Order: sequence, then C-alpha cells, then structure tokens
Amino acid sequence: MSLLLEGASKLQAIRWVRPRLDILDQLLLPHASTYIDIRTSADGHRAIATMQTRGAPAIAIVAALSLAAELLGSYEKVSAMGAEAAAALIEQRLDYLGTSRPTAVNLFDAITKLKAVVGRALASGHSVVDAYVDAAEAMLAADVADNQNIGRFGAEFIERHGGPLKVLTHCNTGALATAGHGTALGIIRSLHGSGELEHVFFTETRPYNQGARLTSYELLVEGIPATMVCDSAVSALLRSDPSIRAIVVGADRVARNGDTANKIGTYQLAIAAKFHGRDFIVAAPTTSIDLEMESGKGIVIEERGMDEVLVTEGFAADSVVDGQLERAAVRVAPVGVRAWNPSFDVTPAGLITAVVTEKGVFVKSEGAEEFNLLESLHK
Ligand SMILES: CSC[C@H]1O[C@H](OP(=O)(O)O)[C@H](O)[C@@H]1O
Repeated sequence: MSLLLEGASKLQAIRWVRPRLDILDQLLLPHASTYIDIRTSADGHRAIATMQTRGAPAIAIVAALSLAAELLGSYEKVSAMGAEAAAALIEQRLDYLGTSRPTAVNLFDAITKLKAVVGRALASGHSVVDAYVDAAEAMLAADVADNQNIGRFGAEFIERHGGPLKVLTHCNTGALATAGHGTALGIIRSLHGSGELEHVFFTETRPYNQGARLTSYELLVEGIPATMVCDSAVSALLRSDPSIRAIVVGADRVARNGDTANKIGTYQLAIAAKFHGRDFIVAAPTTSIDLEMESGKGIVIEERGMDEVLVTEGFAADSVVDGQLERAAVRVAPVGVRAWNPSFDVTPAGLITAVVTEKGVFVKSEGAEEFNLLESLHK
C-alpha cells in the first residue's frame, strides 16, 4: 500500500510503501539527496541514533515503521510464533528502539501506544503483526494531518498582529523533521500559503547546523523568502527589525506546565523575544506533550559527542569519490580543548506566549507563569 500523503510537502524525509521503508539521509543534506533502505528495527535504531533521521515526530515514526518493515520481512515466521511470543518480540524490539535517543517524548508515546495495540490483538500471531503494522502506518498519516492543523492554528494566532508578517525560527521543524508539512515550519508554510508571510529568518543552529543544512534546503525548495542568521545574531536582529513579530520553534518534550525542551539555543531565543516584546511560540503535536512530566526539571537532556562542536563547521559533503560522498570534517578548535554539548535546553513556561498543537492554541491564564496543559487538553 502506498502512503502518498496528501498535504506532505514536496520533500519526504520518510517514504513508506509497504513493506519498504526508505529515509532521506539527513547527514548528507543539503549536498546530496540520498534515500537509505531501513529493513529492521536495528536499522531504525542506528538511523535515529546517528541522526540520519531526526526531529521528534520523525524519530517516532521511523522507529515504528522500521519494526513494521522487519515484521513484514519475516511475516510468516513471526506469525507462526503465536500471539504471545510475537507480542513479546515486538515489545522487546520497541524497548530497544526506545534507547536510540532520550529527549523527544514522541518516541516513548509511540512505543506505549503500539504496545497497547498489540496487547489488544492477541487472537493469533497474524493478528498481532497485522495490528502492529496498521497502527504504525496510521501514525505516519496522522502526523501530516496534525501538522496541517498546527500550521492553520499557528498562522491564525500570529496573523492577529496583522500582516504581512516576519517571523524567526530555530533548528529544523519541517518536512525533514516530521511526516510532512512540519510544526513550526508548518506554521511558516501555512503563513506563506495564505500570502501573509513577508519573510522568515532562521538560525544556522550550531553545532549540528539543522538550520544551515536542513531548514535552508526546505525553504529554498518551497520558494519561501528567507534569510539565515548566526545563532548569536538574533538579539541584534530583533532590535534592528521591529516588524519581526514572533519567534516560532518546535519541541522535543513539553511538560504539563508548559516548560519546553527543544534544540539548544531555544532558551536564549525566548529570553531575546521577551526582552524585545515579541511572541515566543512553541509548535508541537500533542504527542510531544508529556502530561506525566510536571515541569521541565525532570526532562532528560541528550548530550552528544564533542566533535560536533570542536571539529566540524558543518557536516559538509566535500566530494564524491567512486560514487560515495566524502564528508568534510574540519577541525576548528585546537586539540585538547574541552566542550559542553547538550543537544537541547529547557525554556520555562513563563517565557512562552503560546503552545500551538493540532487541537488548538493554548495560552496561560491571565497573570499565570505556567500553563495547565492537562486541563487544556481535556476540556
Ligand atoms: C518537529 S522537530 C522537533 C525538534 O526536534 C529537533 O531536534 P533534533 O534535530 O536533534 O532531532 C529540534 O529540537 C526540533 O525543534
């Protein structure tokens, strides 16, 4: 079955045509657009851990579909195990996929949901496998629909300022981080689509350069007017251009009170937005909201190797040798220097103007420093 998803942008980070899963190798973007075949949950784990695929929603979907591909590749063998053994195998593989990256709650939300689906399908080995695959496929389709709603709600919220609008975004939250359209970049796509967007500024997003490599690529492909800035230039930019009305970012995990873990540098942007009196908007599907997490204090922040900070000016593909891309790794800092390289930081709810989800726009009560997302989501 081909899941050619209506509404997905021209870029597809994830290609699922049952039983085959291919993902765009984002380590090679923007210099090469290369799809890699993901046949097993081990392939999926590696692609997520190495950030060949990344972005909170995309991580969950690739994890789920990598196991779907594995199960379909050995359908009769797994089905013949019987319901209980097949379910146990699936649970073991899902727990393994959960060790790929710690911060994005979408992955753990998907694992919990998929285990529940399997637990309700124990009539036979076949029914367990069929139920798992159907549920994994549904996540792919649901994400695009969610992103379209996030885009619409977020655009309407920003348009209250009156257009045409200039906004700024951080990292990559578009079709390369989701099943299509995007979250914060989905709002930007929606503003552009309605003719309300004058210009978008985006940060290069050191040290992994999701902005310089991925957001730049998406905006160029879509023909959206954009300018890249260094992460360190944002305050000066806001001060120089009062018509930049909002900073819109994604999320890896939003706690019940609205504290938000997102790409490193987000917290600084929230402080800059507050100081300059601009909206600071978090765009995320409800699968990024962790209602069991009271505040951001409990969020595990992934730390990655120092080389991303010290060695490369970007994962630039330097040349093609015998058809293989040779990535350039340029040492910038001297040997021996140490670095601190958290992948994410936590922005306190008090600095956040609104959390935009597929279920609507949530704001804090008058005078409140925190959100009550448990109440907002269950109204
Ligand atoms: C809609 S993507 C959400 C989130 O994920 C990104 O992190 P990474 O590139 O390390 O996977 C970034 O924090 C985005 O805002």
